[in-house]
Amino acid sequence: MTDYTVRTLRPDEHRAAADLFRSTLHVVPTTDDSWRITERMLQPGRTLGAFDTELIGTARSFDAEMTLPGGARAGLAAVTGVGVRPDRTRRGVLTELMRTQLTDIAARGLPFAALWASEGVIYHRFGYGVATRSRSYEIQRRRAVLRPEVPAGGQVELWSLDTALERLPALYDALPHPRPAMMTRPPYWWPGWERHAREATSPVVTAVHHGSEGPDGYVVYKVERKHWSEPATLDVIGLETATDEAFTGLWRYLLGVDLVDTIRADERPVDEPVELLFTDIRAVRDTGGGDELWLRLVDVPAALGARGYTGEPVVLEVADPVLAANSGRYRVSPDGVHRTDKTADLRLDVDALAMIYLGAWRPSLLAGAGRIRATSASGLERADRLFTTPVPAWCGTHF
Ligand SMILES: CC(=O)SCCNC(=O)CCNC(=O)[C@H](O)C(C)(C)COP(=O)(O)OP(=O)(O)OC[C@H]1O[C@@H](n2cnc3c(N)ncnc32)[C@H](O)[C@@H]1OP(=O)(O)O
Repeated sequence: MTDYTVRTLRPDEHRAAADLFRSTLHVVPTTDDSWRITERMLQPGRTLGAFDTELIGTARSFDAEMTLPGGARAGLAAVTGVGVRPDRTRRGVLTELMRTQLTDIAARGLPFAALWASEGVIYHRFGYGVATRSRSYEIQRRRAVLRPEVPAGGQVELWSLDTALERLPALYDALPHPRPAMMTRPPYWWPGWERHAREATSPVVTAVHHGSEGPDGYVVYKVERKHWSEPATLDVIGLETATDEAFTGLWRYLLGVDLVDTIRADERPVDEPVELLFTDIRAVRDTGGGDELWLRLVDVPAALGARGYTGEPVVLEVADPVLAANSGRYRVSPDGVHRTDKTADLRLDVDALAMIYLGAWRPSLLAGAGRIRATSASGLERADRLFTTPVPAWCGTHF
């Protein structure tokens, strides 16, 4: 028995939900100017509110698509804006919001939900698992001398913020998104980018690389300079490239930006080969990294069947405490995925399945930590091979 209700909010209630969410992150409410941008981020019918005497919690999502191992794309509910008022926490409000939201996402036929988590302890109980990991690094600019054989790259053109807002969505769409977990950026995503760019304390710059066939990559960055006499730090906000030439051309450009001592890049792919460009491999220093995208298999048979595999079959027994229809045994092989009565090779919860699904964690590592129960060593070896991916998964789209 709960003393609150959860329902879909009307558009005239969206601002209150956005401000409630901001308050749970200790951020001031939207101004009228920022609300004019923020309101375009809310897909109609996708913001939930929890009420007792008034609004006490919220969660929302928008639709996108994600690249899967093997190259297919699948529908994804991008979950964000989750918060419960601090005087109403730890009494099940989020649990009810998550249950309602996941049931709704399943009813819409989306095989996946995903989110970026504010804390690592919240979402596993709702079936989300860490499905991609990222790396953060810093480059000492004066130490970062390009090796002579690094390709020269093409022309780099600067776009003003207004030009970027107009043209970047189409450029992003046109670039390939080959890594598992890379996602489309629908119209509900870009206003968040615009708001950050407009509210930034230093200019947000977009530099576009032109290859032989037109624009084939871009970098978005800003330079923080606290005092005129102090060294500045260039923050890479986004970097997407279709070719090696675009990657090296944009790094050549960044290294030439004046007044900068340090270049910082956060939440980058774990295998981004930036140090290979420099005569001194130690010009690049890892500064962090960790979990990036948290994935939820909302429709387990559809999700398992949508990605590609190589290797021999494995039978998984999946337990899903929130969406019970997903629980059961599945035979997973390169020829397809179907439910089976055969004995399971591995038993695991649906959050652990999310952790192996895009290849971020080998099943044998999760088994070592007790997160997967294996009936045979050979089953684990087969699962390791089956779920591996040629390139590490990485999302790169914060929402
Ligand atoms: C995708 C995003 O938007 S990420 C942003 C998430 N929002 C925030 O971090 C804002 C600040 N935090 C909050 O608003 C709230 O604390 C929330 C939303 C994280 C949790 O809301 P609550 O209503 O308190 O969660 P609820 O009561 O349903 O908790 C369910 C379980 O998770 C646990 N839990 C929830 N949040 C936390 C937490 N932050 N730390 C530890 N345990 C937690 C609860 O203890 C409870 O455990 P139990 O089932 O063993 O009793």
